Amino acid sequence: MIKIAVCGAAGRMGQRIIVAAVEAGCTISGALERPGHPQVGQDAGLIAGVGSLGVAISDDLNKVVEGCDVLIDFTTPKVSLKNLEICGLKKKAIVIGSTGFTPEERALAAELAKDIPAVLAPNMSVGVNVCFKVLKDVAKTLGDDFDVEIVELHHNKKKDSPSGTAVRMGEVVAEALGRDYNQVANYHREGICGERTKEEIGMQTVRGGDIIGEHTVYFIGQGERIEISHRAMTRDMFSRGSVRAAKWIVGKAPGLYDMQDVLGLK
Ligand SMILES: NC(=O)C1=CN([C@@H]2O[C@H](COP(=O)(O)OP(=O)(O)OC[C@H]3O[C@@H](n4cnc5c(N)ncnc54)[C@H](OP(=O)(O)O)[C@@H]3O)[C@@H](O)[C@H]2O)C=CC1
Ligand SMILES: O=C(O)C1=N[C@H](C(=O)O)C[C@H](O)C1
Repeated sequence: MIKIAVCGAAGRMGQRIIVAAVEAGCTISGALERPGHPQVGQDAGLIAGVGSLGVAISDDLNKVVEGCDVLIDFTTPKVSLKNLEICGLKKKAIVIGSTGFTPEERALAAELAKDIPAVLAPNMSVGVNVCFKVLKDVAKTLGDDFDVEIVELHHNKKKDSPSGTAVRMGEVVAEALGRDYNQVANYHREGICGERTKEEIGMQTVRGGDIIGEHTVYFIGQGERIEISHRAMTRDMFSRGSVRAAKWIVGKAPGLYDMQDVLGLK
């Protein structure tokens, strides 16, 4: 069985990833938090609610990476890029679920993954990845006659906006329509901002309470509208997806993969 280390082990996702890995029969070889985190030194299994695993949460990145086959990392882009660098030096696989990467940071991630197998995906659920596939077909079929707007809702602790999933949805639709997402994404409408352009893709964000994650892509035409929605009811399909990706990526050729590769949806 593969040895998994979890970075961000005391976080919302980190705890659920430990549960999913244990349920999948994997060994938790290490758990990481930043130096000074109040839960460093505590048992990762007790924090996650699966009973003692005999694995203390550590702040020693090098040591934890050395002891694992694959690192699963749900933290922030800056932390994930550092983890990619260390996994590269130690020739270990990595699965990254962090979101909020700038285009430059994504390019750097691809560069750092040249020598090791890595999965980087903004959403590890099967449902969302099937939506990505469906969205491509719908956008291509409808063409330019329908206005595209994307709305996402998340909990009030989320740090990045729009969500990585909403951005990927925008990219998929833009590419299918022959547009450049970074040119056509419209994140802000206020005051007398003028009529909507045909090309733009509106990106709207709602934050509140404990919403786990909801995404809707609207294709709005004359007298009709298509809505493609995904609603997450728990975090467990993200964590199960990350463990599935971890099992899949160990032993693969170096390079940057996404969840579409893991799920065979390409
Ligand atoms: N791809 C997917 O399927 C999904 C992706 N996500 C993404 O995952 C990320 C994490 O989300 P979530 O779990 O809710 O966030 P949390 O803030 O609950 O968890 C992140 C954890 O990482 C810790 N951390 C920060 N810096 C370091 C460091 N240098 N080394 C080790 N650990 C560190 C944080 O500690 P501290 O609190 O001290 O900062 C925290 O415990 C986000 O980017 C989110 O968007 C979320 C769900 C699904
Ligand atoms: O921060 C979250 O919680 C989530 N983030 C991911 C994103 O930004 O797309 C995925 C999921 O919606 C939950």
